[in-house]
Amino acid sequence: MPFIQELISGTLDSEKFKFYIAQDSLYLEHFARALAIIAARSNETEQVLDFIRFAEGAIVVENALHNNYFKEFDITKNIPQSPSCHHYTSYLLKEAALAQVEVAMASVLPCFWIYKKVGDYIYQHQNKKNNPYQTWIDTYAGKEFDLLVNKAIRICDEAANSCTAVQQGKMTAAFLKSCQLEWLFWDSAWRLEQWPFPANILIDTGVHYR
Ligand SMILES: Cc1ncc(C[n+]2csc(CCO)c2C)c(N)n1
Repeated sequence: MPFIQELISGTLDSEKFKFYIAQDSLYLEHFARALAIIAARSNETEQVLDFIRFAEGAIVVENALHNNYFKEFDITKNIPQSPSCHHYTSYLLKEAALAQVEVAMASVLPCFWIYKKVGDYIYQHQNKKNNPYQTWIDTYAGKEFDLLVNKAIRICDEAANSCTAVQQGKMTAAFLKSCQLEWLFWDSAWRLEQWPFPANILIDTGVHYR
């Protein structure tokens, strides 16, 4: 995707990067809650612990974004979620709350796996010294992240083993839906996506967790 290519070359318009970081911070806030709901609904104690740790990880990443980028790039706080961010987080929270827990686990797996794949791709293809986005690039390249992603994949494989073919089909569908929404998330930052309302419609409802 052009967003990824320009992140690698360091030529990405800083407005697009700022848009991505601001929306990702909102995404992570909701993603952590979806993970915590899955933890609460898990049947195995080990899985409860793993999803609590994943939720903690999402909050830690969110804090790191805040501390590293909000100041450095002068990113505005308290902006509303973009349509794609709103759609993705609402989907994950719906799955976490209402779907069979194994299906909910499959719905969050692309969040881990795609960042591992994209992170590795970026790391291997980087060709620029003093890339302004280097700190972000390094976030998803380490061994620790590798272990976390492998654990998320293993949990889903184990969960799938206890499911019927119909349930496995639902897991696959949820996985693919989130893959599409990951794509949409990058694309929406590239497009600096806005709500298509006229200016007289109030788009920020002012409802935020923090
Ligand atoms: C849109 C979007 N999708 C996935 C991630 C990746 N991610 C965020 S926190 C975390 C680990 C949770 O313990 C992972 C894999 C992201 N940053 N933004």
